[in-house]
Amino acid sequence: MRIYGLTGGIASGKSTVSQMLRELGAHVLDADAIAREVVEPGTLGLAEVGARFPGVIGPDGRLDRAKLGARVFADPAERAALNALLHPRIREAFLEKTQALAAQGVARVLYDAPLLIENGLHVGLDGVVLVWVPRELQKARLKARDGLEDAGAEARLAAQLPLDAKREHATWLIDNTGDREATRAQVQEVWRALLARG
Ligand SMILES: CC(C)(COP(=O)(O)OP(=O)(O)OC[C@H]1O[C@@H](n2cnc3c(N)ncnc32)[C@H](O)[C@@H]1O)[C@@H](O)C(=O)NCCC(=O)NCCS
Ligand SMILES: Nc1ncnc2c1ncn2[C@@H]1O[C@H](COP(=O)(O)OP(=O)(O)OP(=O)(O)O)[C@@H](O)[C@H]1O
Repeated sequence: MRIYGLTGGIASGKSTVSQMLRELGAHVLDADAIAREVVEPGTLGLAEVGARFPGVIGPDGRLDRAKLGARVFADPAERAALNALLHPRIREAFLEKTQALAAQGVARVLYDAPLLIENGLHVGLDGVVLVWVPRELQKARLKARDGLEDAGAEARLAAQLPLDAKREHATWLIDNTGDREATRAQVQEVWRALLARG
């Protein structure tokens, strides 16, 4: 089975592109969704996060994501601690899901992961699709989507490699500056290229 990375940065348009790829028949595994699964109530992941970050489990027993986000995006050391707890679990769940798809005979899978390149996971993949936008547009879409002030948006952007630095690792670049139809045309082209590779 071929494994491709689908990456970008926060609010660059990965979910938008991954939805378009799914509509074309692609299998896409979503790292943000897996990151939620590994801290579902009752998991060891949630217990470990609760022990390391007191006060982040709400009265309903669920992770208070806004509270944890405020802590880890404000402080690189706290973020590194969370990453150390969760990234191995996310990686393991990704491998399990990939193996299950391979066993079903699926020919190719895309791994939609914002930190693919930061974590060195792009190495050894069959190719990388990068969803790129200029930084100012990325920030504007992030602020609009998440209702963030400038400082909050800057803190989140600073937690990732700039999109311009990710370009050198991209096999295919999707420029999501234009409207959704302009992006869809590029997605269709990339999908044809993936199919042509077998
Ligand atoms: C801090 C948390 C609780 C905030 O949750 P929230 O619901 O507000 O955001 P969500 O999970 O939807 O993430 C939104 C975006 O933030 C960015 N982001 C998330 N975690 C990180 C991180 N550790 N470092 C840099 N950027 C991150 C990504 O671009 C992601 O797409 C959550 O993001 C988390 O558990 N992060 C650690 C796990 C992780 O690294 N996830 C990223 C994919 S592997
Ligand atoms: N081509 C576009 N034109 C206008 N708005 C767009 C376009 N693509 C995405 N958006 C909007 O920009 C925001 C970010 O897009 P999206 O959620 O797909 O990004 P993402 O990379 O998956 O973000 P994250 O990693 O933070 O979850 C959303 O509000 C989305 O509706």
